[in-house]
Amino acid sequence: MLVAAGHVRLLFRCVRHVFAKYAVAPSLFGAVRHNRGIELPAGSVRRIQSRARSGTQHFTTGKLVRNGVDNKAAVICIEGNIASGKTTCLEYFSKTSNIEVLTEPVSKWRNVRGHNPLALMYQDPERWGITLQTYVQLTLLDRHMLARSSPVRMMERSIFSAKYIFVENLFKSGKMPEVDYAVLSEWFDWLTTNISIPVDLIVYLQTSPQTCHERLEQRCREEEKVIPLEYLESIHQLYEDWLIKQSSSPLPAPVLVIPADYDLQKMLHQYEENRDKILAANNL
Ligand SMILES: Nc1ncnc2c1ncn2[C@@H]1O[C@H](COP(=O)(O)OP(=O)(O)O)[C@@H](O)[C@H]1O
Ligand SMILES: Cc1cn([C@H]2C[C@H](O)[C@@H](COP(=O)(O)O)O2)c(=O)[nH]c1=O
Repeated sequence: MLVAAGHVRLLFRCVRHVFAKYAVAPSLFGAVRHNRGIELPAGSVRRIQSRARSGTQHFTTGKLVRNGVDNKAAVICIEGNIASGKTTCLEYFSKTSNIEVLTEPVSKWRNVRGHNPLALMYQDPERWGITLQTYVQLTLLDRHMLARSSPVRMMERSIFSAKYIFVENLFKSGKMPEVDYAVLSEWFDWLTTNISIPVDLIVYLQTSPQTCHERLEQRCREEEKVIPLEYLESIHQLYEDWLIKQSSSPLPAPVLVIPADYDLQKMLHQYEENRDKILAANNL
């Protein structure tokens, strides 16, 4: 009971943080207010009237958007299993002018005010899964809502994969209590219904779980030493169902699949060969 109350308080703290930062307030909290509770001028809250991008399948009209965000910039999310090579791919494209790269905020997941929710989740997923996933959802939403500084933004994963892959995996494997899953799902549905989270292209780095297991061991992140091959197989299956079979959860954008089991040199060629297709997201 106490634990549940703690989660509710944490979730409310999270949403207050987001809406204080972005000067928007959801209808849930009534009037439009900033963090000192003073009514903001009407212009501070912007609801999108339209977003004319033919490649974007999600609906953005009427959703909240951060002031000053240029919605004409293309957003490309790099998706793939743990240690599939997403960061390495982003590093490669970061050398291109006019591409802004946002890596996953893993350092935050490893240290929030001196706590390590990533490590706690791997030690005891039933107890700490909701704690990590609540924070992952907040920090990825923050990434999506950052003002864009280039015509093209490439970001590592998305609020969508955090929910459709990692939350689903915890729940389906019996490691997340149903009430935690229900609360996280309510949050996710509310956020994606009320806030504009545009994605124009998903690039899926498709690897075998074995490849990821080898790369994971090579990377040697302390918290991940407990990850068995079976965990990577489950994540892989969920990614395949979502992005290849397209049978599990809604797609926020079209998908470009890049086979990613190859060595680094060959992968750099793959990226070069796909550069035009990836950057075409900018012309949608
Ligand atoms: N094509 C590749 N071949 C071999 N090792 C790779 C390749 N791509 C990345 N790596 C290595 O694998 C590990 C995981 O890569 P990383 O880019 O951090 O993956 P992710 O961001 O998807 O978790 C790192 O040690 C990285 O240097
Ligand atoms: C999005 C997300 C990630 N995680 C975990 C999985 C990995 O241990 C790290 C991310 O590392 P990667 O090499 O960038 O894949 O975070 C998680 O548990 N839940 C999530 O939603």
